[in-house]
Amino acid sequence: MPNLKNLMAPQEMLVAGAALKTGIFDFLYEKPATLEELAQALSMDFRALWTVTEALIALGYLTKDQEQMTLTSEAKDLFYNTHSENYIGYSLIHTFNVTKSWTQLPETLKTGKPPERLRDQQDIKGFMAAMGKYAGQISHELVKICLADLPEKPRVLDLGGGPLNYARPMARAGAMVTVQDVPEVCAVMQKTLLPGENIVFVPGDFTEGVVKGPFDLAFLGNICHIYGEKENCTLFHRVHGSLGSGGRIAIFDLVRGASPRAELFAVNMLVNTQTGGTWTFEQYSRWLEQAGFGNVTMHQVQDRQIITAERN
Ligand SMILES: C[S@@+](CC[C@H](N)C(=O)[O-])C[C@H]1O[C@@H](n2cnc3c(N)ncnc32)[C@H](O)[C@@H]1O
Repeated sequence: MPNLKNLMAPQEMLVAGAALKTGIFDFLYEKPATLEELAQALSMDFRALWTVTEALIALGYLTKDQEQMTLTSEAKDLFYNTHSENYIGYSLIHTFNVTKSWTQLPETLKTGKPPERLRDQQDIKGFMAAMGKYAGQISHELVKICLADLPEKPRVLDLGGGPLNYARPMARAGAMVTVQDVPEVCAVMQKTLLPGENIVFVPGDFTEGVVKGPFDLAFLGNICHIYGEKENCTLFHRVHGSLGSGGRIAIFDLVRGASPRAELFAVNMLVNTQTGGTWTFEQYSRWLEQAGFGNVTMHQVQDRQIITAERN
């Protein structure tokens, strides 16, 4: 059903997203400040900062008493109170970043290419937060499906598992988890490992090579949508080579034709990746069978799917 009634919603997201990304909210979370103090601390243009903070006051993110600006309790709940039901944390930075690419959709329609994007540390934090937001609600069910009937203390390879959303629950369930992710994500997330957590990071690009096994399970959580047919087929072949006999691959993603969100999410991948998109169960089945997998099965987990297959 078409729905374009709230045309101001993107503007609110962008002004709050910019305040989070540039550290305005972080600064005011530490202590109230005047416009002068904020402009000086964050090296910002006075007129621009005044205009943005006045809008944030009007929207209910900030209050001003005399000249001191403070975060409202609603804003604290949204960005800093992890126990609040309204908590979204730094994930808004990720929404802000991908939206920048969405605004280039007219150009992408002509070129077929996404706009250039650079990621800084704040962006990586936002990305990790966005990935974690959803995981908590489904990790129990996901772990049950992925680890079912595997040997005790299964050896798990979590490809693109840097945010640790599923590595952690799998390790808690007794698995020995190897996470392969890009070096910059491994560097950030390595520091968050807890003492005794059965997780090892191996930095490396999985389009160039996959950690040698043998593993009992290779988990591919939300990575197949970043790549197209060619890269996914190569990846499935490599994963096949890293699994022990009887090993399992588990792909967790939005499957086109099975998830109501898959078509719109593919546009997100169109504007944010080179070859990404969402793929049908038939496509996954064909790619998996070509790579030497059998018994391809699809499981429903909320609005996403897990496709499992066994190494022949
Ligand atoms: C969309 S996130 C998914 C994170 C996690 N698996 C989940 O489901 O919540 C994709 C992850 O894959 C990693 N990634 C993407 N391409 C990669 C590549 N070529 N090699 C290694 N890691 C990659 C990203 O750094 C990121 O951590």
